[in-house]
Amino acid sequence: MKIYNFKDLNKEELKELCSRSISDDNLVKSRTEEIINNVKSNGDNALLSYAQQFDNIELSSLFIGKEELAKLSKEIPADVKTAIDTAYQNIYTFHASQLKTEEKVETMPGVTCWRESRAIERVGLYIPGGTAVLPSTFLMLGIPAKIAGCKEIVVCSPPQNDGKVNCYIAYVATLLNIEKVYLVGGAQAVAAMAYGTETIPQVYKIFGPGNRYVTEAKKQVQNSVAIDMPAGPSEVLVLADETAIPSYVAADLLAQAEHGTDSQSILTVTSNKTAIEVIKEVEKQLADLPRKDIAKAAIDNSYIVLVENLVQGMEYSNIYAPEHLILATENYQSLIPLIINAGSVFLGNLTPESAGDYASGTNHTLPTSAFAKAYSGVSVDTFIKKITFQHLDNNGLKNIGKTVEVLAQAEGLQAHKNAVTTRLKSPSLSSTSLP
Ligand SMILES: NC(=O)c1ccc[n+]([C@@H]2O[C@H](COP(=O)([O-])OP(=O)(O)OC[C@H]3O[C@@H](n4cnc5c(N)ncnc54)[C@H](O)[C@@H]3O)[C@@H](O)[C@H]2O)c1
Ligand SMILES: N[C@H](CO)Cc1c[nH]c[nH+]1
Ligand SMILES: [Zn+2]
Repeated sequence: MKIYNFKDLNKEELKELCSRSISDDNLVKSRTEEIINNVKSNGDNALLSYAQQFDNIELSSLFIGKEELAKLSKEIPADVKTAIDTAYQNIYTFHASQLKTEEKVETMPGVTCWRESRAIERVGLYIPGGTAVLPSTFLMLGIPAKIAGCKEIVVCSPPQNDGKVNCYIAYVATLLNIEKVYLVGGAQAVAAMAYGTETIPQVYKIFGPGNRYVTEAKKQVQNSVAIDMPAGPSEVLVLADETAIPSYVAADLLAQAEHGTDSQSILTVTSNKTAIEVIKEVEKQLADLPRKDIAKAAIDNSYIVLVENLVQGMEYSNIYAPEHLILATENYQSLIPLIINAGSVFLGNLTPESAGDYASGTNHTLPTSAFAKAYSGVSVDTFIKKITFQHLDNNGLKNIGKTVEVLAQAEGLQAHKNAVTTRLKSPSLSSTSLP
């Protein structure tokens, strides 16, 4: 891992270090565009041929139905079932606490405003399954969708070697009472949910993380469908001082690195000595990882930034805006108010990022590529629209009338003004009460 010194970096170098661009980005863009157009024109046929091309499988059906999901789910080993059940409970508990009814507000006497939540009726969930199948992502998307009350939940995930989904995905589907899982991955899955095919229903909003093709596709279909956020290749920034434990820091860096060769694992550290210890630990732990080639490639693309103190480290972190921020220090408390841009934060030496990936309760679908500057991670809110309401009673109409008339006049919009004036003049100006 290359080491940079924060104080030596100029503006351009900082920008370059924080950019997540990869040399073949344009190729990914054009390939994705091609895939989307093909799915738009050829629907299911395009999906079937991409399954052959990218997933090496000739599919006889584009989905697995409820009965087969129930059957597959029985193959789940007992320990994994228990772990999924525990994760489910924690994720459910945390997300259920996000549902709140808002107060009605009287902005002036007789004028009452409020917001009510309505679930997005038809949503599409993308569950990654290319290099690793992620049932945890199914929990992270399915649970808030159910809590929000989404009526129709369309689920896409790449087919596995046997043309099915694995027993973990099947088990989560049964827990969530999901009707079908569509066997489609990559940009083609996003296109199918955005535009609909003969088999896959068009949805109003697409959720979920994925590789660069999936993420690029979500960006490209935004004219037709809403998306949760760009949630691409995983990334972590560990901010450490001399109170950090190098073996823990190395494990956390490698955890995100093993997701994909394009993951980023950044160490921002106050001491050169700690940096060297972490590098040694990374090398040591890397050797024992089954996915060592993937993790090594990601680590080779990652780097270390030396800072003078934790406050300067936070400055770098806010510029980088990581998906995950780990404060590997006993002094994390004072840093919390300084955090401006991050997807999810892990406090202290005993809080591994994997806890949030699987089971603490927080959502792991989070903005990458510095989109944490503007987006939040997935929550129940992401599956909800907030509709505003207002009600004017007799008094309210009288109180607000003049203001609206004058503003309408100032904008030259006579009909707007009339809508108030005609009511104010009405002899039957009656008092109506709030529902
Ligand atoms: N940000 C988040 O919240 C978050 C959460 C979980 C996972 N992730 C990320 O999700 C990603 C999962 O990636 P994955 O690849 O394992 O699974 P994936 O399901 O995202 O992608 C697999 C699909 O990509 C398509 N594909 C593969 N190579 C292609 C090519 N050359 N051209 C066109 N399409 C191609 C295929 O259709 C394949 O089925 C990882 O990068 C991981 O870091 C992010
Ligand atoms: N770290 C990923 C989000 O970037 C989520 C995940 C799923 N499984 C393991 N990790
Ligand atoms: Zn992870």
